[in-house]
Order: sequence, then C-alpha cells, then structure tokens
Amino acid sequence: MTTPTTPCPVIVGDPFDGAVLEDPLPLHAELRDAGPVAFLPEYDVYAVARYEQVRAALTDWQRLQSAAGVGLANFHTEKPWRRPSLLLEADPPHHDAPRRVLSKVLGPRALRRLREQWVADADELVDQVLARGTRFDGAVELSRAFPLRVFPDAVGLPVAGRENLLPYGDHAFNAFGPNNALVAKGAPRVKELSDWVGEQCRREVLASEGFGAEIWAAADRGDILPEQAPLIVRSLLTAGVDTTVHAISAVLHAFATHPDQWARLRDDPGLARVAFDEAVRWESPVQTFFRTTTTQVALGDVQIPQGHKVLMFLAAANRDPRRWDDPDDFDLSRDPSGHVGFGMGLHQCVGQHVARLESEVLLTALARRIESVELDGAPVRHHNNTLRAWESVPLRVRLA
Ligand code: HEM
Ligand SMILES: O=C(O)c1ccc(-n2ccnc2)cc1
Repeated sequence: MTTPTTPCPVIVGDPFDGAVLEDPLPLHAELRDAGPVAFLPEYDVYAVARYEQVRAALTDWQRLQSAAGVGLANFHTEKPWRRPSLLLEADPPHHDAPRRVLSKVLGPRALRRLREQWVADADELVDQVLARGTRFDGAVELSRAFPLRVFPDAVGLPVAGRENLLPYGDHAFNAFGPNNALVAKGAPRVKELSDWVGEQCRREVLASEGFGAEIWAAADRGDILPEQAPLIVRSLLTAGVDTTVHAISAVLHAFATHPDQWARLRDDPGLARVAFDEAVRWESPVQTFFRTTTTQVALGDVQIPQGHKVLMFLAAANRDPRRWDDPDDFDLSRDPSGHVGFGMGLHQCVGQHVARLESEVLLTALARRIESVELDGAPVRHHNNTLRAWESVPLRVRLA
C-alpha cells in the first residue's frame, strides 16, 4: 500500500472487483462525498468522481495526458498489449490528423446517407422480433442484433468473422482495467481475435465503399499517413460495437423500468434522441477512463504529483447531485446535455453520432409498434472493467 503524497481522502477497495462492477453506485457516492479527489491505494491512483473535477480532468489534455494510455497501464513504464490507439491514446499534435479524418468519416453529414438504410433495417428487425412473440430478451434480440446488423456493413467488413467483434471489444475494454480475472478470461483468444481484426483493417479486405474505404481514401489524399489507416480502422472495430450494444441495452432497461417515460416517448417519438443521451447519462455505458499527469496538477484542493494515473469516474459525475437535479431519475423532461458519458473536450467521442443514430432509429421503430414494455424477469449483468453492460434484459411488451 502506498500513501498519497499530498493530503487527500484514502478510499480502500477495488473499483474493478466483481461486487463493485455488479453495483458501483455505493462506491460512486462514497467517492463523491469523500472530496474533489480521493486516493485509491489498491492501485496507487488518484480518483475523481464529482462532475466538476471529472470535467476538469477531461478538458485538461496538456496536464492530464492520454498518450500514456487511458487505462491503468502506464505506457511510459509498461509495454501496451497492442499498438496504442492513434486517437484515444494520443495527444496533440499526433492526435490531430487521425481525429480530423475520423470526425469527417463519422460526422453527422456522412451519416445522413445511412439514415434511410438504418431506418429500414430497424423496422425489419423489430418486425422479425415481434413476429416471434411479445416476450424476448432485449439484450440479445435487439441491443446485440441491431449494431451488428448495421455497423459492420457501414465499415465495409466482409461477412465472415463478424462474431469476433464483440469478444474483441470486450477484451479491449477489460484491458483498460487491472490485469484481473476479466482480462484473464479474454487472454486465450487475444492472438486469434487480434489477428482477425488486423486482417480486417487491410485495404484489400475492406469494401470499396464505407467508413474503412473513406479512411484509406484520406491516406491517398495525404490527410493521414498510409501506415496510420489500418490503425484508425482498428479504432472503429474496437469501439464501434460493444459501446452501442451496451448503450442500447441500457436504453431498453431504462424504459422497461420507467413505464411513465415509455408513455412519454409514445406521445412524442421526437424524444428518441434525448432519451438516448439521458440513458447514457443515467447508465454511463463507458464507466471510467484514466489520464496520466504530465506535471503536478491541482484538482479541487489536492495537488496530484507528476506521473500519476487519475481514474475518472464518468458514471459518478453523471449522477452528481452537485450538477444534476434528481440525478438517479431517468427523466425525458431533463436536458441531459453536458453529461460526460461521451467524454468532454479534445477526446470527446467521435462516434457519438453513429451511436445516436443507431439508438434513434431502433427506438423509433419500437415506439411505433409497442404500447408498453416491462421486465419479464430479472436482468443479468455482463461484467467488464470499463463497460456497464447487460447480459440479458428479459422483456414483455404489449403491441400497439
Ligand atoms: C454509446 C456509445 C458510446 C459511448 C458511451 C462512448 C464513450 C466514449 C468516451 C467516454 C470517449 C472519451 C474517451 C476519453 O476521453 O479518453 C470516447 C472516445 C471515442 N469514441 Fe466513443 N463511445 C461510444 C460509441 C462510439 C462509437 C460507436 C465509436 C466509433 C464508431 C466510437 C469511437 C470513439 C473514438 C475513436 C474515441 C476517441 C476520440 C479521441 O480520442 O479523439 N465511440 N467514446
Ligand atoms: O482506438 C481504439 O482502439 C479505441 C478508440 C475508442 C474507443 N472507445 C471508447 C469509447 N468509445 C470509443 C475504444 C478503443
């Protein structure tokens, strides 16, 4: 056990322990109440959980860098398990060109051409699911099925092997945490899955149209270096599925446990977009990320020394009563803008528009056909060091 070098509350315990991953809310409250910064001796890291300090850490990329990794591992002292991300694990100036390219490829304008196709896909999937009956597992039949139906096609991936995407992403998100049982669970398939993902990033393997081809076209234009293109495609394959799968199951679970909010959506289907952001705030599918101090930096009244990891509890900030009225309510009348579920500042999620579109078209298709939705048994958590996820969300619906 090491002790903090400046006075700050010490919180003993393991945020990545199974019991905490099952229900992190008590730890989040304890961290917020302890002060603007706490020290976690379990991992020799500082922690921020209040909205003000999480936002401050997210937006201060110079003094709290991503280039040493956004997981527990410090790339200055440890070999990363794979080549660092050119966006997530990079800072300016290296971060700039890859970010500019991906912002264009995944931007709202680019997605306009996908909307019509994704609306049709959502309608077809919902029709197929409801044709099989009014009791089904939303996590399996909808949250997992829809992103895997639309996203790999949008990237331009071959059909074979797409079942590798979810386990690869699950391991990558576990790998941001400590080397615990969850990381060990994924270890046996890492080489096989990494080789498959690496293969899918090659220009010859990708379709001539889609996000992948557009990234390679950016290399042709000189917007990025050719050797950067496959790594940027890898970012899409790592980030593009597990995040939306678990975010959509969070939305379904939120509505199944708040029938009054489903009624509001039925009355006003235009609420589908804000419903997604309110669910991302309320559940925070991406719970945590780290930063590494590049100098001594003050957060709140605590001086954090140089070279330390800082664990940002995005989920705790998204339910901070100092920032949100009735933070534990899932409430479509709230304005959720400013939530940190997609991060904030330089590294704010560049895929958020993809995620919003997937959720919007699916929710709209469901709201048109379903009068009411409720849980049809106990939902089951899927544990991950970084992601808040459901293994199963049993639903019973009444058709409109
Ligand atoms: C609801 C789903 C999603 C959530 C909650 C989410 C959350 C986040 C968060 C919190 C960050 C900031 C990371 C940091 O500050 O270190 C981030 C960054 C990022 N996200 Fe997402 N994400 C989602 C979906 C996606 C999707 C679908 C894609 C790709 C298609 C994607 C691609 C990225 C990339 C490339 C970055 C790094 C941006 C940068 O460093 O400049 N995300 N995301
Ligand atoms: O470049 C990568 O490998 C990578 C990039 C982004 C994410 N991410 C996290 C939350 N939204 C996206 C994960 C991995």
